[in-house]
Order: sequence, then C-alpha cells, then structure tokens
Amino acid sequence: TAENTTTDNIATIYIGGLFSLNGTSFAKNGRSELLAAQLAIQHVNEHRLIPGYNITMFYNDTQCDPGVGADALFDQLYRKPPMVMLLGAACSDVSKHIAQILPFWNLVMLSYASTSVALTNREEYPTFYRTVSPDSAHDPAKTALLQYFKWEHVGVLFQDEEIFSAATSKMIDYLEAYSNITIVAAEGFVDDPTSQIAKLKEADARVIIGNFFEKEARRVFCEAYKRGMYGGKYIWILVGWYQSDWWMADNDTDCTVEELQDALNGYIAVESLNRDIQNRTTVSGLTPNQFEELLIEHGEGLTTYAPQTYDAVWAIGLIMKTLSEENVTKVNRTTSSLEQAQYRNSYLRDKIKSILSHLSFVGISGHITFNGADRESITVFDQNQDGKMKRIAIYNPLTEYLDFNATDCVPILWQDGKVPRDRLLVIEEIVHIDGIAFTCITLMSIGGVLISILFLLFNLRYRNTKFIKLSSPNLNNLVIIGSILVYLCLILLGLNSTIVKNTTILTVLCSVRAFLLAAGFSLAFGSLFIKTYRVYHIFTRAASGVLRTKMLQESRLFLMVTCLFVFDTIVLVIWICMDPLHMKEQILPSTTRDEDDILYIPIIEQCTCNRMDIWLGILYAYKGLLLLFGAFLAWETRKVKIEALNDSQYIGMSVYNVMLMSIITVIISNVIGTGQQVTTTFLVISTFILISTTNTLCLLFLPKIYAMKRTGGKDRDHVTLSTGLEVKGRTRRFLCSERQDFRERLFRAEVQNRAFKKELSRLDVQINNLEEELEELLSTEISDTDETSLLVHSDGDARFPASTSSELLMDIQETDISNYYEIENQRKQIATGDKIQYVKLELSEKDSENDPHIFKISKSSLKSAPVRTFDNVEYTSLPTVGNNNSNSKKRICDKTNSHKNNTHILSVDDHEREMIRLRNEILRLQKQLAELDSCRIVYYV
Ligand SMILES: NCCCC(=O)O
Repeated sequence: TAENTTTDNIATIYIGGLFSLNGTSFAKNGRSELLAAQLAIQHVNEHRLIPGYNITMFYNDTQCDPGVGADALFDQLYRKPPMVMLLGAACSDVSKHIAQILPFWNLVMLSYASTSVALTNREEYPTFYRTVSPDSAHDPAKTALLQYFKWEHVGVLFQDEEIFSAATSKMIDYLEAYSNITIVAAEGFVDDPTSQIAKLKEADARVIIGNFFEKEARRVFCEAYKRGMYGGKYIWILVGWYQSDWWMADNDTDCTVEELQDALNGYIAVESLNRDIQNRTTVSGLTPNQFEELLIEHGEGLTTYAPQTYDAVWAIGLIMKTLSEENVTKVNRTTSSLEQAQYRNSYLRDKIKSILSHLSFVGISGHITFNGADRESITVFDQNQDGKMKRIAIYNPLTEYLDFNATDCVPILWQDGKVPRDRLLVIEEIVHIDGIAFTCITLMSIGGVLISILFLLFNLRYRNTKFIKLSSPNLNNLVIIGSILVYLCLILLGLNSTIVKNTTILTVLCSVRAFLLAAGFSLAFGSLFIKTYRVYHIFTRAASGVLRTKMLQESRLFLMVTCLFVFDTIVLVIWICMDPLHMKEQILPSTTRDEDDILYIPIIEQCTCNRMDIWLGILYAYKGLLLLFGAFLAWETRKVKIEALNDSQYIGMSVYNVMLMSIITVIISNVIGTGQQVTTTFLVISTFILISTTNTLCLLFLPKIYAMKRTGGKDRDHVTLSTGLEVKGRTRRFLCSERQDFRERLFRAEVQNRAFKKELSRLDVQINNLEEELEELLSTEISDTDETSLLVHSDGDARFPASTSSELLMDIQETDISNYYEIENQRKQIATGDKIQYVKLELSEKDSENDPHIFKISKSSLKSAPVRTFDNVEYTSLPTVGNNNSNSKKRICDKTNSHKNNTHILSVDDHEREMIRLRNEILRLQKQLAELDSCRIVYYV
C-alpha cells in the first residue's frame, strides 16, 4: 500500500513504513501505531512543514516476523518509489534484519518501538535510529527504584531470546557496577519457566526482574501463583510494553484469569515515558491529551508506542524540512532519473544521520533528542493495582531523580501494607543478659560485699572477745573473704560486650571469673568444712575412747584451707596456661518471625576453651568431693551442741545449704543450658549463689552479733555447758586464771563430760541387766514351801519352776496373755515378761468354767490336775519329782520331759557359779561407775 499526497508545486517525499498489524500480543499494537503515523503525516503536510514537499508513506505488515519484514522491505525497495527514510520496524527482530540491509541502500531507518539493546550497536546497525530508548536505558531507573526501597537482593528471570538475554546481561553488569545490589539468581528459560521459578524461590528471591514476552509472562505468573510467589512478600518488575490487560488476552495457561490477576497484582512495569508529562503543546501543535483523543476518535486506543510513532514521523518531517531548507540536492529522489542509483548516495544518508543526531523537539512522548541510535528518554514506573496499570514514579536519567510525586503518579500499593523485604531478613542477634536482671544481681552482690565487710569489721573488732574467739575468728575471716570473692564473681558474671567493648578485657574477665568463683568457694565453704571437720575430729577421737584428745590447732585448720585455695590456684593456672579461656560467640538455633519475614539467629557470648569439659570436670569433681565431705561431716556432727564450738550447728546448716544450692545450681544451669535464656540462666545461677553465700554469712555471724548485743559486747559472766549445768563465778575465775589454755580445756571438759555421760548410761543399763539376771537366778532357787512361782516368759511360757509334788508347765500362747490370774485376791492380767514369785495359786475349775478368762491355780489342785484346757490355756502335768528327792534340787526342769524346747536345764553348781559371776560383774561395773563420776567431778571443777 502506498499513499501519495501531492498538490500543485508540491513535490512528494516518500517514506516507507513497516508495522506489525497481524501478529499476536504486542504485535497487535501495530494498528494504533499505523494510525499514529498516518495522523502525523497528515499533520506534517497540513503544517507545510517541509517547504515544497509533502510526505507520502507506503507501508507493509511485518507480522513481527523478520522474514516477512525483509520481504516487505524488498517490496518497498523494488516496487515502490524511492524512499528517503524508512519508518519502523516495530519489533526488534525485524528491525535488526532490516537495519543490516539498509546500509547497503544508504537508507536511514527510524524505529518507533524496537527496544533491543543490540540495535544500539552502531557498527552493526549504522543507519538505525529509534524514538524509543533501548531496554538498557532503564537500568539506572531500575537501580534507583531498588535502592530506594533497599532491595539489595534481586532475582532475574528472562526468556531465552536475544532481546531479553542481552538486556538482562547488560542490566546485571550495570547493577554490579553501579550498586551494591546482588543478583541472587538469574534464570533463563525457553518456553517453560517452571524449574527456573523453583530456583528463584529456592534462592529466596523476593524482588524479581522479569524479561519475557506476554505469552511467557502468563506462564510465569501461573507458575508463580502455584508456588505462592506473589502477594505482599513479592515484587515483580517487568517490561512495560505489553498490551493492556495482557493476562486476559489468551487463555493459554492452566491458571484462571482470576488466579493470574491475583499473582500479578502489584507488579511494576518499566517503560519509556510516552507522553509529555507537562502536556505541553508539541511541535505538531497537539497536546498529548489531544493526540490521545484523536486516536480514540479514529477508532484506536493509545498503545505504548503510538506517541513515539507519531513523533518519529515528525522527526522525519523535521529532517526533510532541514534538508529542504538547506537546499540539499536530490532530496526528492523522484525528481531524478537516478532513483535507483540514489539509494547508493551516501551523502544524503550521512546528511540525514547528522541532522538526526542534532534533532531536538517536543513531541507527544516528550522531549526528543538522540544519543547515537537511541532516544534519550525518561523512564516511568507503572504498577498493576487491582488490574489497572497506574503510574507510580518517574525517573529522569539527567537529574537521576526518582520522583514518586510527579504528575499522574499514585501512591504505590503494598499488598501487606508495607514495603516487602528483598529476602528473609537474617538478623544475628547477640543475646545479652537483661539490663534490669544484671542491675539487680549487681546491686545485690554489692550489698553482699558490704555485708561481708560489716561482718569482717565485727569479727576484727571482737576477735579477742571470748565468745568470738571460741568460733575461730580467723577461719571466719576466710569465710568472709571467700564470700566477697564470690560476690565479685557475680558482678563480673553479668558483664558482656554491650558493657565491656574491649575484647581483650572480656577475655581476661573469663579467667578472672573462674578464679574468683573457685577461690571464693574454697575459701568460704572450705573454711566451713574445715571447721566442721574439727568438730568431727574431736568427737570421733572422744568416741573411740581417746579421752584426752588434743584439739586441732587453728593454724593447722588455716593450713588446710590454704591447701584448698592453693589447689584451686594451681588448677586454674594450669588451665589458663594450657587452654586459655576466651570469649566466643555461639550461634543458637534460629527462629523465624513470619509476620516480619525476619530470621533471628541468636548468638550468645560464652567463655570457653578447647577442652572446657575436662577443666570443668576437674573443678566439679574437686568441689563435689569437698561438698560431699562437708555434708558427711555436717551429718556426723549434727547432734553436737557445744558452747565451745558455738557455731557448729549453724555451720552444719550452712554446709547443707551450700551443698543443696550447689547441686541445684549445677542441675538448673545444665537443664536451662546456655541457650537463649541467658537472663534466666544468669538469674537462677546468681540467685542460688547469692542465697547460699549470704545465708552462710548470716548463719555464721548474725547469732554472734545477737549474742554480743545481748552481752553488750562483753564476755558473758557465765557459760552454759551442754549438760545444762551452769557453772557460775567459779568458771569465770577458773577461766581468768587459765586464760591462755581456756578454750582448749573447756572444750575438752565438754567433750569428756559427754563421753562420760554416755559411758555412765551404758554401765547403768549393764548393771540393771545383770541385776535382773541375778534376781532371776535367785528366784529360781528350789523352795520347800508350798509357795511356788509362775514365770511368764517373753515367749509366752508360764512355768512353775518347782513344787513339792510336781512341776507344771503352763503354755500360754500369744493370745493367752489376756488371761488373768489372781495374786492375793488381786486380779491381774498376765503380760509377757511378767514374773510372779511366791504366789499362791489355786486352780478353780468351777471359776474357770464360769469365766474362762479368769483362773486360779492352787498347788493342791495341781497335784491331781490332769491336762486341762481353758480356752487357749493349756496345763500340762509334768512327771512328779519327790519333795526331798535330791533330784528335785538338781533338776528344776527337765528339758527332755518338757514339751517346750526353750526350757533350760541348769545344775545347782551351774546355778551357783552363775550367781557369783553376776555379782562380781555388778561389783566391777559399780566400781567403774564410781570412777567415772569422780572423773566428771574433776572436769567440772
Ligand atoms: N519493545 C517492544 C517490542 C519489542 C521489540 O522491541 O521487539
């Protein structure tokens, strides 16, 4: 098709036009562009822009196909009048082919839509120009946008076509060169973007720059929808030249339009500005608005490149105008017979190129200038807001200003109401002990130090006072010093890098803390244990019969504590020399806060070394043994209440307390661990240490302070001994005269007194037993009287040991002891172990029949008594032994004749010997008792 507009005296200048009129997707926009070109030609001619000339355009449909485009070109070259310039093509693929041919025809082409980066190449396409910017022209604008929203991690997805791969490559180069933006993934695909999108998701790309055609864009968003890569957490940045409502254009995916709309809602499109933002009157006299109205009036909508097409025609008109005004010969190739040859005229070609390079005018698409082949243009960002593309920002490359408040701009839409993050934000958070917790523990520790100092002052002030002197004040001082070290350790325990910035100091702190705690423990609790050991030592010696035990000297006790301290020091020095402690950051399991898209990686600061387990094991074992030993001593001496060791009870309590607290502290610190709950761990450990230390100090000193307050700080005028005996006046005199040795002697007296008491009671019991045995023996002597005795043994036997006519063995079972017997008309209950001597017994069958629980036994009855049973009481007649029969004296009871196995057989001689032995034994014990009593008196005095 060709148009020829000629009037009288007006020559015609021909230009060729290539449009994509019957393609798909973007290629459909050609009709609007063709209309824009035709309107432009009309307006150029109407304006008589080119003196003496009108422009006429013949055009062809390239269908956005390079082959069709080449064919169209040759059609125009060979079948149409010679053209001065070529308008088009739209599609870069077509333009590239044409642009490679045209230099051979000395023809300059001016594209209105081809944006391929490749076309910028002047060596390959020397006569190619365009009124649009190449895709790469938007790289600065994209960078500005990414930087504006602090999107530093970006994913790229591109179609494997030269137009997109070249643009993507250039963009990545630009981003890497001019920004700190990192491309987390750059994925290219041919047809199916599924795996590439998966990779982008895997790379956690949240901001994705896409370079692909409309058809592929629908596939991309369908896949993105399936993978949930849309919504408030994702931002897609695409090219801006798709036809409007492109997601609805073809139903060529397995996603519904609604799903696609959901997936692409909020995406940002980047394109060249295609209408003057000030709506200025252009070179044609039209404003952009008027131009749009005109297109609509002619039945076409305003497509992306229609304004540039209009402006391209005006650019050609302006070039021709210049040529005409400069009277360049043979402008109109139709006026010469050399039409064909003129295509080989490079002069005109160069002249056109030169004029184009300096062209500057205001077109519908804004101010037009060229830089090489490319239009210098402003970049615009549009956003899909619920299906409508709305302008959100403009970027001017000259001012490098990204303007979100430019004319027609609307606020950007964030689906989650906030700017999405470019990736899951990983925050490494050093978890520190809470400031309040640290302050509280520090204040309490300082309080502990102050209390310790007060106790120390008290101890020093009254160290010569008898009551304080008795409690080993020097060892108590060690307890105080140890406690102060423990308190200081607690203060240092809460220090971390927020408070102490210097890492060297922090490293030193690790060792200092370990030393303070270990040494403090040994001094404070070691002293307690040693004091307990002294008590234990004295009593075990006393109990083993060493009555004159030499008391452990305080210097020796002091030495023991020093040994503990030295051992700690040695262990720590070896530890620090061989495997120094240092502050190390330990990464803990991370937590995701989905709402904030933040991954928190907690880091704690820990004092550690290579073989922490070994060193801690040594210390734990050593301290554990010490604790066990202390607990053992405290238990063994739990009943000791000796004034001379006036705090022994409190020491015991302290030892239990320390042991319990230490075990709880170790267990809890291991259960809670050193995880994120650093504050909890710190609080638990510190609190337990504080409690046990303070408790120990208070148990040790408060009773002393109370006692001293009661006595007004003077020695008491009496001393209460453990026996409860108060030795007044005399004790004081004694103590005054023996002041040097007072404590040891008093203590020894106490101990001996206790030992004597114990021995006395043991001997008393022994004498009682012997006396009982003697009595029993005496009672078993054979009597010639009618009286007999009934002995109820503990095993329930009741036995008549002898009688003139017979012996009777009465078995009483366990249940029988509820029976009664009568002694001199007094009714008594038979109980186990009862011993009844010289009792007249009557057996009244009648009575027993009336009351089976009450029976009487008489010797006369016994003579003829058969074996009788009253309820559970069985009477057995034993073989009769003659009254004066010598046998009767020999045999009290014959086991062989008894049905009870525990009946004893004793001869008279045995009996007498046993009596003598018992009497001697009693005498010996009584003598021993007397000795002990005399000793006790000596010690009291
Ligand atoms: N720039 C829009 C059309 C695509 C192309 O240049 O082929």
